[in-house]
Amino acid sequence: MMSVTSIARNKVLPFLRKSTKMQSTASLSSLVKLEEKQGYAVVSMQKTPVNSLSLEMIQALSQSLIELEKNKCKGIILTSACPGIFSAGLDIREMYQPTDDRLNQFWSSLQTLWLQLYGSKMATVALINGHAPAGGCLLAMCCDSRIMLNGKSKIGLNETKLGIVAPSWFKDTFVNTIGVRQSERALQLGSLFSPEEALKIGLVDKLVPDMETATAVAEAELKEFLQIPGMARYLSKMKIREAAIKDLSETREADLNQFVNFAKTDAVQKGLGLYLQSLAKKN
Ligand SMILES: CCCCCCCCCCCC/C=C/CC(=O)SCCNC(=O)CCNC(=O)[C@H](O)C(C)(C)COP(=O)(O)OP(=O)(O)OC[C@H]1O[C@@H](n2cnc3c(N)ncnc32)[C@H](O)[C@@H]1OP(=O)(O)O
Repeated sequence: MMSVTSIARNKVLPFLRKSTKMQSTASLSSLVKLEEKQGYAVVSMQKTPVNSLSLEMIQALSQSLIELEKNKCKGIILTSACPGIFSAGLDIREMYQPTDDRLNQFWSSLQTLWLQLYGSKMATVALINGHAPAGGCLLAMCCDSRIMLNGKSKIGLNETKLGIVAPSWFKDTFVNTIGVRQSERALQLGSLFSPEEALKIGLVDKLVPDMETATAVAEAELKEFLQIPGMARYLSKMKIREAAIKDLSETREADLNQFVNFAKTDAVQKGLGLYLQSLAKKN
């Protein structure tokens, strides 16, 4: 199996400098399902109940992208097999009372996944078939196009509501997607948007009424991207994204230290504990 480190040495993904211990492909496949279609793949997150991004889930997504790029896959539709949820974002339990080693691996793996997906040569469409708060929204924003199922789901970067701060690269992705003013307001307020609101501010590109339509629209959208000569499409995408990618690539260690120190503060730990309790109380 190709490791992240060996990928880093070739020219395909030159920014992947940080090594993380990857799980075996077999142990990761239960979390992410890959379905090969003609010329593209459907990547379905299937970590029940809410596709929370634990270390293993992040590594499974990362590994899937590595495999797909290795197999010269040209495009993906990223979606969820969990009913009503695209992804609940970062697994809060990874940040609450963590060990240093796991917390380091967790954040470093997330950095790697962001660099891979945001800078992917593949054409990428997110089919957001449910809630996409925080890290779930980030995953969707890393894609080239977002199709969202209309209904009661919410999407946005709600970190401040948990008493945490979205790091610079989350902010950069948000600004590149919806612009400075909308991002400044939504980041401070930790806004979660309905599909209609998300469409209005450009956080998603199209709404669909049901899953049958969603699949057809996502496929058509991906095919539109794939009709453009690959190198021209990729280099154009990078014109928008390369500054943010370069910034994190050059500051990974500092970003990791900042996250670890911030996450371990008493105030953050208390806030995360209360938030976990509030989620548990709901049930
Ligand atoms: C000084 C300046 C320094 C600046 C430096 C900055 C550096 C620091 C940066 C730190 C930033 C870290 C970034 C974090 C980004 C994130 O992604 S944080 C996660 C945010 N996610 C959420 O807020 C979503 C929370 N979940 C929900 O709102 C709901 O679960 C849902 C709407 C997604 C689904 O609702 P429903 O279908 O009703 O399911 P539930 O019953 O709520 O949940 C089922 C089950 O799952 C558990 N769960 C839900 N979400 C998470 C999660 N994110 N992590 C872990 N677990 C989760 C929930 O507790 C239930 O568990 P039980 O069945 O009760 O065991």
